[in-house]
Amino acid sequence: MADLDTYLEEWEPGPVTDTDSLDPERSQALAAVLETPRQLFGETELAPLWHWVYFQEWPPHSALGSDGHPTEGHFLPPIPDRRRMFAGGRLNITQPLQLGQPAERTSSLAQVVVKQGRSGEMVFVTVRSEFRQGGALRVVEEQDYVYRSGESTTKNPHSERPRQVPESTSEWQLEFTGDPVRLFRFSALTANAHRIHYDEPYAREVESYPGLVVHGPILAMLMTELARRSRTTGRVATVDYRLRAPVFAGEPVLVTGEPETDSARMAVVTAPDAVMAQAEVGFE
Ligand SMILES: C/C(=C\C(=O)SCCNC(=O)CCNC(=O)[C@H](O)C(C)(C)COP(=O)(O)OP(=O)(O)OC[C@H]1O[C@@H](n2cnc3c(N)ncnc32)[C@H](O)[C@@H]1OP(=O)(O)O)C(=O)O
Repeated sequence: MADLDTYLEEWEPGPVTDTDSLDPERSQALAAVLETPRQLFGETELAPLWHWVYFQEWPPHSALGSDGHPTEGHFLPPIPDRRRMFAGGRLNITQPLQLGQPAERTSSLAQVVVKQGRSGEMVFVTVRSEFRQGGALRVVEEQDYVYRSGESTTKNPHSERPRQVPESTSEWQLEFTGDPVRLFRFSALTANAHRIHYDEPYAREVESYPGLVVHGPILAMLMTELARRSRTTGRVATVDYRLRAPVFAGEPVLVTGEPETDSARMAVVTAPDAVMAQAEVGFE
């Protein structure tokens, strides 16, 4: 197979603009899935990262591939037998988006980088989105997706998985275990049809995972939500997160946080030295 660079030489997707009415009911549904305390999701303000349940794409069923992802997509890189994972991102909130008011999102390709990782060659695609209401820029986000090509070469690499919540001395802590019902409801809310999140035989037999994969956005949200509910002053202005290793349904994880002056260092761990995700949350 050719190097991934070869397939990407002429790939230059232009910007796209979408709109959404930011119906508060979708936030209420997300609050139910995350079990967010009532006082922490506003009647009027969209919480940080919660725009992930808005601006959805629903391609026709026939446009989905055997993995459940769309076969074609504006920001999907044209590499053969594409396998995708959410790898990280950054969020900057100047003013929170207002629920129930029309919003506009303009997304553009910010960066495409081919890298050599422990698991082989992969391409990181960064999409930058600007969110406006009434013409005013309120939120800027960058999302990093990692794509690999061809079949997974590592067969079931995760045989020894954690069974109990790790101990931690972190000031903020939250225990979490992904279960199939929560993953299914989150997939539905985010219009994510990828089978690794709800079809266990597919996740095990085709993608060689030891079980259902917990969505990266859930991990990013757990870290941000713990920071938000633990910090008593200031609102979240920035979030910078990286998803380091997959978490699977049934695995107990600990979400941890260490507050600093204007920020907090957050992590999702399965053991004291096993960091699955990390984030820095900045407060205004
Ligand atoms: C939604 C949705 C999908 C999902 O939710 S999928 C589930 C959530 N995502 C994950 O579980 C991903 C977990 N992360 C990984 O599996 C690995 O970290 C990853 C991203 C495959 C990379 O692993 P490697 O071990 O192969 O890579 P290295 O650690 O050796 O690093 C190689 C270079 O890549 C750079 N890099 C690594 N991670 C990131 C990242 N998150 N963002 C940006 N860059 C990254 C790393 O710095 C190295 O670069 P150098 O320049 O130093 O070589 C859905 O599909 O919608």
